[in-house]
Amino acid sequence: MTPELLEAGARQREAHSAAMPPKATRSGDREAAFGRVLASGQPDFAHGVALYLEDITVSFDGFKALNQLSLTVDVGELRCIIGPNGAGKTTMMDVITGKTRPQQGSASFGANIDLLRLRENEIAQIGIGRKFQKPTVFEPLSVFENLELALKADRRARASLRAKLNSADLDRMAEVLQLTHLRRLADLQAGLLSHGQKQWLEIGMLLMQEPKLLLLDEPVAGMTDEETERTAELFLTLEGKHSLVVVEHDMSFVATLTQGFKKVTVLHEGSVLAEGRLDQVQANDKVVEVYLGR
Ligand SMILES: Nc1ncnc2c1ncn2[C@@H]1O[C@H](COP(=O)(O)OP(=O)(O)OP(=O)(O)O)[C@@H](O)[C@H]1O
Repeated sequence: MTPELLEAGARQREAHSAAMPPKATRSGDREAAFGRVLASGQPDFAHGVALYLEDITVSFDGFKALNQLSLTVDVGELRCIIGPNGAGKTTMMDVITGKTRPQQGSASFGANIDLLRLRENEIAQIGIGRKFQKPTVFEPLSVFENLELALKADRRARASLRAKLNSADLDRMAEVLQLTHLRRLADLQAGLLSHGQKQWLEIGMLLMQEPKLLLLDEPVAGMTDEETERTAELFLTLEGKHSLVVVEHDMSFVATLTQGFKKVTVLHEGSVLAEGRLDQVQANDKVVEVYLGR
């Protein structure tokens, strides 16, 4: 993607938001939902749930990649999703982000936003960020410029990439650089970063857009042990401020992320096979069979 495309995308998002049909009850640019007043187009998290998937089925030529999948993720929760190859983890993320449409089921962001009625770019705009396995940073640009682009691509009326950064923007960038361990490398060309640093930069670019829900697909694949540890630290810092869904095969990374009583979801053949603490699901006979049977 080029800076021009990013800017065009931001303009398109702006135009679409303006054209969105009004919701049930409106007051100025705010709408009533379950008795609370929300800014227009904002997810309603009052029930504490960020993501609801219910009964989702996706078939490819009759093969069910997702088979009546139901899952909820709480606001601020860090949820790890594990499962053998082909379990449907990527397809699930594709449904949440609008890349794949299910034949059956419902998916909502907060209590009020029907994800199945939105396009991919609209879903990104309402606060769902996705990190693919392979980093896709702009290699000729510096770390700072990559963050700047991500920030400006998210702007609405002031969407122009030519707009000057204000002090709040600079503060935000400094915070993200700090979080992602890239502060000292801000002026370095992104192409010169290590694989792990590129992954952090891409996560930083998502953070510039202040997502409410972050989907992270095998974020530590190809990272060194030290980079993996730092990534775990980063995610644990983000937990609570954002909801995170982490798909990962690296069990020691999952163990670090889920210390305490955090829930892990095991997918198999497109459905939830087990859910619970990591030690509980690892001791579950059905889970053992699925993994050993690979
Ligand atoms: N576009 C497609 N056309 C046909 N089959 C597909 C398509 N996308 C996915 N599948 C199949 O659906 C199943 C689920 O795939 P998916 O990529 O979601 O699994 P996964 O859990 O992410 O696997 P991995 O851990 O290997 O990434 C697999 O059997 C896959 O071959």
